[in-house]
Amino acid sequence: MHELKELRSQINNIDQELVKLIEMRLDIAIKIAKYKKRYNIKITDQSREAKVLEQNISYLNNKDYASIISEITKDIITFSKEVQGNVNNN
Ligand SMILES: O=C(O)C(=O)C[C@]1(C(=O)O)C=C[C@@H](O)C=C1
Repeated sequence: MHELKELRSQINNIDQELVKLIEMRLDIAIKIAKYKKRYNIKITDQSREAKVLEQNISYLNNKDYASIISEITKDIITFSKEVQGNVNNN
């Protein structure tokens, strides 16, 4: 029981970091959307998305998680584009 509590505490700390980082990533995605709006550039950039996917998989120590990281990255990009779609240029 003590061990479970300790492990859950580790998960809580990791989740806190993840949320902080996801929030930072979304804030940057909004900045990119504003830049793209200003210069009339399309939000979706397939080659950049492929690069992000490839990079994120390369960061893994355990390649058994490759398909999980691939799915999570695709979801992150989807939500990134969702917030980017709500951006006004101000
Ligand atoms: O890098 C960009 O150009 C972005 O707009 C960010 C981002 C991403 O979330 O990584 C989102 C949409 C694009 O299709 C590519 C990448």
